Amino acid sequence: MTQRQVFPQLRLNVHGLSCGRGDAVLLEGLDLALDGGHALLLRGPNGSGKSTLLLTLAGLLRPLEGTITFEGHDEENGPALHYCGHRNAVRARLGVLETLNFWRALNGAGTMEPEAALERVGLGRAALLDAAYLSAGQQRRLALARLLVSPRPLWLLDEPTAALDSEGHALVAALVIEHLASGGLAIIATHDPLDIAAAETLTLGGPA
Ligand SMILES: Nc1ncnc2c1ncn2[C@@H]1O[C@H](COP(=O)(O)OP(=O)(O)OP(=O)(O)O)[C@@H](O)[C@H]1O
Repeated sequence: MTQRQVFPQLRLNVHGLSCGRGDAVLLEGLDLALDGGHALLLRGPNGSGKSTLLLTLAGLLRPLEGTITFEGHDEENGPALHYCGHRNAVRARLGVLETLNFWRALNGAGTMEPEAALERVGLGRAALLDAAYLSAGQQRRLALARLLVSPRPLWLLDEPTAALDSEGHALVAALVIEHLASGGLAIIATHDPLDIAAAETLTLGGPA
């Protein structure tokens, strides 16, 4: 059985955060505290700024104002977060298992072996296939397997259920619940229902 990574006590603190694109301010004055073991679902209409907020939290967009800090995380243990965006980062002529091994080498190895991660996301029988031959939903599953092979406490997931079937939706919820049980945190932009009891919801741009 695969041993589970357990994270130390962690807290994400966001104070007075404003973010946007170009001259457009999409979100102003956001205060937020999220402790290990908890998740936040970002909801809101198309274009309301969910992806922008995730990119800002990931450090890929500069905040217009405010601060983002991560209490309890020791940088010596590696980066604090995984950002899983719309693109699956899958390349032709690289096998499914090779792709996962590549990401594991780049992001750092944990206790879960790549083969076990592929089994977990339902790709056990596709390990030797060219990754570009995977269907859209299977490519999404491969992107999710990256989260499992390189443990990081904060998961920032942008539409993780995109292209997934109903069993895949349940898989995403189960993976997040397991991550929270390990003391991890997750912030998830989604238009889909996700059955995660510990999750609170932040709606951007008015009711979804
Ligand atoms: N690179 C960019 N330059 C300028 N504006 C952008 C850029 N990327 C996105 N935007 C704009 O920022 C706004 C917010 O987009 P964002 O992707 O954050 O919304 P979202 O809530 O995630 O939407 P969706 O539900 O469609 O995924 C949109 O009006 C979009 O056109």
